[in-house]
Amino acid sequence: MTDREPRLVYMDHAATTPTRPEVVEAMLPYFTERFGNPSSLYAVAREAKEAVEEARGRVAAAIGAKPEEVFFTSGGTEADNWAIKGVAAANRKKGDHIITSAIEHHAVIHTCRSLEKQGWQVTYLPVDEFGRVDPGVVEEAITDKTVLVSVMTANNEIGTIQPVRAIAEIAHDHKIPFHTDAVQAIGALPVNVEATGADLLSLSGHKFGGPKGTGALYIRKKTRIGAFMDGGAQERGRRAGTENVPGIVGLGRAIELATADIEEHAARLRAMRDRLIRGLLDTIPDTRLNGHPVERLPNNVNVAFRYVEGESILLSLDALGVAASTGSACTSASLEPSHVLTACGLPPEQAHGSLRLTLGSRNTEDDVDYVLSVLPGVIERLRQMSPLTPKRNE
Ligand SMILES: Cc1ncc(COP(=O)(O)O)c(C=O)c1O
Repeated sequence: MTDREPRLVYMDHAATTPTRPEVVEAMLPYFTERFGNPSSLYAVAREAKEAVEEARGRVAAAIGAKPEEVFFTSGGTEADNWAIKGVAAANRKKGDHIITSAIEHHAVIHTCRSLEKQGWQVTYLPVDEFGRVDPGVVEEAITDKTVLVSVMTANNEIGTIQPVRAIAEIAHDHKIPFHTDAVQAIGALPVNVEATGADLLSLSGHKFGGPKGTGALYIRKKTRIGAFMDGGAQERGRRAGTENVPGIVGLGRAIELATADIEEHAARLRAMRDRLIRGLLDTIPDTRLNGHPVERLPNNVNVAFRYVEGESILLSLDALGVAASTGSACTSASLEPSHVLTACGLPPEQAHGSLRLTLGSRNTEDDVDYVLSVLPGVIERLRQMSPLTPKRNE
């Protein structure tokens, strides 16, 4: 054990991040004195409208887009739903086939499943043992009925980064739009819609120091896509509803801050990530790294410990002041093994024994030391109690 003061070591930044104080400060006036509805025609409303447009410019600048190609949403889930259902609806006459990967977030997978119930055909591309999609497999899956290819930039559970540029090029060779869920990538990697060739890109504020319930969908000009919400003329008639002005302001400020020092920030997290991975693999037997060893988010550690249950690791870590996750936050309440880990070929019992630690700007080397000092003891104790552990001399 350790003599350090008890305090929270938060290592679940893929689930959510604390809102940065500068972001909260930027948002506050838009709840109170600048409370106007951006659609109204007087000064207090104009201030709100200008703030929304300024935030749009900030989001656009962060991803290399034009401001008129950025549409605010209630988060990553809505952006994913809109991209997929919107393109499907606008292209129904052209075809009825969508290509995605087997390891997408449920915001994409469940959207596709819902389209399947309406008669759409969906190909869920397999991945290799590291969670990578082979662009060649995308090419093989394309038919003359394919209207969209959607592959995430980086995975929320295992951190694997996809070859999105190569995938986008293949889609474009066949005149098919390419969507990427970049929810986990923004603030961790440089993301640029021109460099990747994305026609649609989803992002979410709370993953990079912004408020929850905020996000955006980038839509390249001339992409055929239906409106998401019917009603007023907000977001150029494509996403009706009075804008969440404070949230949008916060999103704009957060993306500006998160992308300003991205290389430096990523290098710092990468060093801590690698120390954690090495430390865990070196000190705990029967352990393997999930996800790609190199093509991986700078803040993601995901390790499978044999003979133990992820939930028991989490409870033990919680008692020691460490907040972590077994898989994605959305599935951690479910008893099903992670669809991401099983798609990578992990047997269900090993998928169940996986732990995800995701770092953020407030984590320190001291936090890494602490986790490395407590986790081997936790795993050893759980293995002693586990009926799955092979008995010595057997
Ligand atoms: C890859 C990915 N896509 C989409 C989402 C959903 O984003 P939001 O929480 O903003 O709805 C998440 C959140 O966990 C995610 O990790």
